Amino acid sequence: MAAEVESLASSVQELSMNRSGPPSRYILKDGIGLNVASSFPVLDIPVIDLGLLASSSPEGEEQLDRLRSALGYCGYFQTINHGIESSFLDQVHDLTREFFHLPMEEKKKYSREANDIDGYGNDVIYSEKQTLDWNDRLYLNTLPENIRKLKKWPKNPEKFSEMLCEYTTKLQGINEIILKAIAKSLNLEENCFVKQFGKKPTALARFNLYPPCPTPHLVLAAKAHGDASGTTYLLQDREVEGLQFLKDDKWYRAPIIPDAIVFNVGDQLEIMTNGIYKSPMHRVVTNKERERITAAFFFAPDPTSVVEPAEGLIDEKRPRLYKKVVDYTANCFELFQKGKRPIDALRI
Ligand SMILES: O=C(O)CCC(=O)C(=O)O
Ligand SMILES: [Fe+2]
Repeated sequence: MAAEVESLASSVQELSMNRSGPPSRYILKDGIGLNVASSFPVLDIPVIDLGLLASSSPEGEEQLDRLRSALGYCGYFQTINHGIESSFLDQVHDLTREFFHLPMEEKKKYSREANDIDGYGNDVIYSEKQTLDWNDRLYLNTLPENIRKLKKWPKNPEKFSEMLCEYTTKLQGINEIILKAIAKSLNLEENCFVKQFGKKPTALARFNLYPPCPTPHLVLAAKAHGDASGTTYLLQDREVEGLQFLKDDKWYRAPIIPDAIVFNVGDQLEIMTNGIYKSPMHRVVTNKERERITAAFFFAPDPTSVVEPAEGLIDEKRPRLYKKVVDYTANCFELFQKGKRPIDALRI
């Protein structure tokens, strides 16, 4: 009977309504380490004021120092005063929720097949080939060409594609400020990383729905991974925690700060900074009662650009740690499926 229900369900959202619990393919062999997700300690993620960071003032210098120590310490920080209105972020949350609560037939209209949109299109439908995380997602490429196509997207929820275009543009601006600040924090010319991102950097948006899971101690909402991006911006759920970061071999919860956007270093920025700033391992745990909704944006260098450690970060004391790479993202998936950290394959 369970097998029958399993084969009929096409999304985790549907599986979560299945009273017999998650299908065995989602169950972790060793559990998540502790019985209750909330018993992991909270890690106080450094908070950076982006308005101040972008200003040329003593306060800006202070924020740059914070950024340097945050990235050296853990590879992530929360950005506040980033210039995106709270009401706009409410719209992102609300439209994402509305999308995931559409009937499956409506959601299917967002698929790559239905829209000729690059990237992974609609992954709300699970198949055996996927990573078996307890989430449904809408995952797509928001390059300018795609944004034009998105304007023709299904109109339900009505403002979804408009929001996506606007949010991408806002985050691109933030990404430029942060890439410049990161270069400055390493005493490099401020455009050094912006240049490595090339003429046509990629932007991937991933909207996540993590439905409630009856056995949170046995199922992960997203398995441990480092992001293949250059930089990642995550809008967390307003109320439900779930994100955890690995630091010194221990898992910590990422706290929710309303309207803050969590920034983390991706593998490609780790390469560019010659391993000075590391791409943190993170995962998402499931929640027994409540669903969780998040929106992650990944920026990465133009797939034709050569990504390599910045010259200014290589010397006798710190030799080059990584080989050159082109289109890192495309090469990652296979390694990840084999359970390897893709970035390790590039170590010299
Ligand atoms: O939803 C989250 O909290 C994190 C998502 C994430 O790590 C990812 O999409 O790569
Ligand atoms: Fe991630």
